[in-house]
Amino acid sequence: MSLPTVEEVQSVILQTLAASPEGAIPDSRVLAVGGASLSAPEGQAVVKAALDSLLSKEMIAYQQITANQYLPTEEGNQIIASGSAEYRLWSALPVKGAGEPVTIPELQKLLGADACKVGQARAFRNKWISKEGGNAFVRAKEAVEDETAEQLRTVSSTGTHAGGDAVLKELVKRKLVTARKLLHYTVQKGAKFATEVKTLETDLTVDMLANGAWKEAEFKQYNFAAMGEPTNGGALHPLLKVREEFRQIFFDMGFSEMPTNNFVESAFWNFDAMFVPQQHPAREMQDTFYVKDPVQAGKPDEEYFQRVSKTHEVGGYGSIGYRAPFSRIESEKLLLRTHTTAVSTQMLYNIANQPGGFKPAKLYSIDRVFRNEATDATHLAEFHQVEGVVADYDITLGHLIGFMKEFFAKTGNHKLRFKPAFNPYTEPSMEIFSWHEGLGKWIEIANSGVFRPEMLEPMGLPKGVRVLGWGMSLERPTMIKYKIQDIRTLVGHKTDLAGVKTAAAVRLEKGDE
Ligand SMILES: N[C@@H](Cc1ccccc1)C(=O)O
Repeated sequence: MSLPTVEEVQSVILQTLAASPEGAIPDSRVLAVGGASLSAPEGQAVVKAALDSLLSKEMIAYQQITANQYLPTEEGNQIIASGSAEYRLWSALPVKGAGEPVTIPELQKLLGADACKVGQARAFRNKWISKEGGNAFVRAKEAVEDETAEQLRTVSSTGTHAGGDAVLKELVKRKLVTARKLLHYTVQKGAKFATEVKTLETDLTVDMLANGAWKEAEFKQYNFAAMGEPTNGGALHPLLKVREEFRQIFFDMGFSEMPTNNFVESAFWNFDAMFVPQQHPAREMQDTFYVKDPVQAGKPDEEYFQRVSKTHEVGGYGSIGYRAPFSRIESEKLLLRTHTTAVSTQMLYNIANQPGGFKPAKLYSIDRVFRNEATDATHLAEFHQVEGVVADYDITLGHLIGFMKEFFAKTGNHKLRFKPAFNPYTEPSMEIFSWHEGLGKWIEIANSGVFRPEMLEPMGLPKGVRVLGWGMSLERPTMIKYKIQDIRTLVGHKTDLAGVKTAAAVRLEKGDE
């Protein structure tokens, strides 16, 4: 069935109102376009649009009525076509004395087992049939009326039944009809009723003003209830939304943010000051992006540089060092920082050397780092690190575990495991695993440790000061939160911008990291 247009429906409404002595349509279900009733659910939207548009022009007024429309089910339609089970059973029997009574097995063969059972029960109740000689039946009435089939025929053609609720409820209970909600309307003539719909002007134009047409023109009313065009604003990227969540957690725990704006660092701060040996494989070109121009970094404080160099070569502060030559050229190389811990290191040096001397500090950063890696679904050559550092007197591994528990509990991770690990700059070091309910396994969420004296003491931090730290990626919790499978679609030209706009702000919940 092709739907009538809004104009066609409007025309029918207006003609019907014009022809009505009361100037009203008591029930829109009487309306029809080209013989097709407008009460079918498919036409509802068109009818509503037609009414609303006429209403806005004050040509009509209307009220909405909600009613149930009843439809025969498949079984109901079968009954309409070939009669109810009781009727078919009765039809299959001879009048008493006029033929052989029919047995149950024979009836089952004729009607099917189910229809035979239902038919038998209902025909008995109606007193249409009686038992004859044991397990066979004959007609008890010469003529019967198949009431069920009749009721269904009425429902099928009118959508309801004059018998009202009692009949309809029973048919619904027997699964012979179903109900669906249908809107219909009572319509009255409005103040500006006419049989023709005028097209109203929507804009006052320069032409209208110039030629005076505005005097005669009829303008469309403003619709203050309309939703209006959605505005097209900017949106935060999912990474930034999750960053905001972490930032809030750090603030809640009394941390302040480190300045991490420089992506380019010297090898000195990124590696040497952290007691990462100059021969460490992470420092090779395959793993780290070096900067060609300028080739040389600005120099750190010379005395500090000497202390770092000596610690690497021969040790000190209770260490025997790496016992390998330390190269100033290697140290002055410029690179794209491979971890934000390069910034934490400078911050620790600053804290050790600030006017008034060392004061305990809790610092965090969330920013970009770079690694020379082949990209795949879970690796990019750049990503973000979330990092926290705590410096104070007499703090221990126990405090680090406590910090981890509190920090990750705030992100919904309450079940943690700590596994011994190795970093050149921390001892002891721990990997942190969290039980992921959704994946049903332990997943690694962070790396952490207590910074080594070989790193801290050359900076001039007072003895007895310990520094705890942990780091993790921002991408992983973001991908889990937003169900992003491939990191290459998280940033760059493959990002789904529409998705970014609609992505909800998040609260990190259990199992997100
Ligand atoms: N820098 C470490 C994270 C870390 C920070 C601080 C202490 C220990 C570990 C990493 O890249 O994963």
